[in-house]
Amino acid sequence: DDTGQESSSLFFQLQTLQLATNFFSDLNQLGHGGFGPVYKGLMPDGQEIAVKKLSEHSRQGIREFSNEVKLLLRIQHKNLVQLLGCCVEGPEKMLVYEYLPNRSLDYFLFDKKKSPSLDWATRFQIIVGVVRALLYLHEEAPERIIHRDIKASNILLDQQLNPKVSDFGLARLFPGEDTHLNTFRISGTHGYMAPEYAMRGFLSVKTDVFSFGILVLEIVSGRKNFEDRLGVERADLLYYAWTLFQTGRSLELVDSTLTKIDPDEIAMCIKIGLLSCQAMWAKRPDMNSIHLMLSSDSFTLPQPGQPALQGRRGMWSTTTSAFTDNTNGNTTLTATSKTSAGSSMVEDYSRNSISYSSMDEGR
Ligand SMILES: Nc1ncnc2c1ncn2[C@@H]1O[C@H](COP(=O)(O)OP(=O)(O)OP(=O)(O)O)[C@@H](O)[C@H]1O
Repeated sequence: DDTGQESSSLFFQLQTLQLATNFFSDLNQLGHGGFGPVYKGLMPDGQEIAVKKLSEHSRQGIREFSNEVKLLLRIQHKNLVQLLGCCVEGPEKMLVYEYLPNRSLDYFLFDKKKSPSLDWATRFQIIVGVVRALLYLHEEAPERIIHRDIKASNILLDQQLNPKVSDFGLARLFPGEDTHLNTFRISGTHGYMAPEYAMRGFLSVKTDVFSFGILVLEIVSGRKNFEDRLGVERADLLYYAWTLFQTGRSLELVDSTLTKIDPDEIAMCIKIGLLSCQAMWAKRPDMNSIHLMLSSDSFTLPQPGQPALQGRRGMWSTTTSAFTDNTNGNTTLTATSKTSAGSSMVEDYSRNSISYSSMDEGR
């Protein structure tokens, strides 16, 4: 094995995890996500862990599963939740992660009572941290990884409110199933999803860029990407942000619970959000450019055009102009199963590989 991982540090014994989590007691359960329940655990040496039980949806063999886990153990960055190992004894497979005490970003962001504890400086640091994590996954990690599920609930926060992206690489553990497009996980209403991915299963790093763009707008506005109760004009965050931007009123998007803001920084973030959500994936900046935009004062941002206002959720239609540019003649992915309105299933021919295929420009 060339990973340098001792198998003893890769595998946790079932008994160890049972003792750490009070035999997976309800009191220890942190929540239940698309992959299964997550439990808090305490190791004999005092280390806190989070144990994710993978539901029966993972039909992968133990050997293959261990190989993927070995690979994921090498994906390490200060803005990623660190995987510690796995457990393959007993009926369920489990993943063991470092424990983060501060819950996820959505818990703070979308609650008017809690969102003031995230001041603008903190929010900006969270955006920068997520950019660093994605830049690492896309460009620097031992294996290129497209996250596929960037959203506020997958951004965990540490004690100092530094962001740590979770759930990266999990698609690798479910070969033959698209964990994001099946009804079990998202039921076809995923406001973070790039239109070409939602409609045609066309996956690239720009899929993550799109979701990141929506996340940035959520962080600036302190609201979810879709809120019906806000009425037609404002319900869709991306549409609303675009309307405001066009009329020079971008700053009206800003979360009203924020007291001290930096208007230039916020205007830049809104622009980056809109650029990241361009309908044509080729027009979205990559994470490297976004990182430059955020870290350099002299960088002049391009003017965003109209973002993808359709095709991200249930109202999918193939007639909108948002999708006419995506084939570009150079893709190897030919998944074109047309989605009828309301359908939540799309073929994703790239699902067995989260590393890049030829669809990225010039890479
Ligand atoms: N490493 C961790 N430390 C602390 N809490 C965690 C950790 N990982 C997950 N959690 C918590 O466990 C719960 C379930 O997490 P999980 O990531 O499985 O689902 P989710 O993000 O709610 O949904 P989805 O599976 O669709 O991403 C969440 O409330 C999350 O905050």
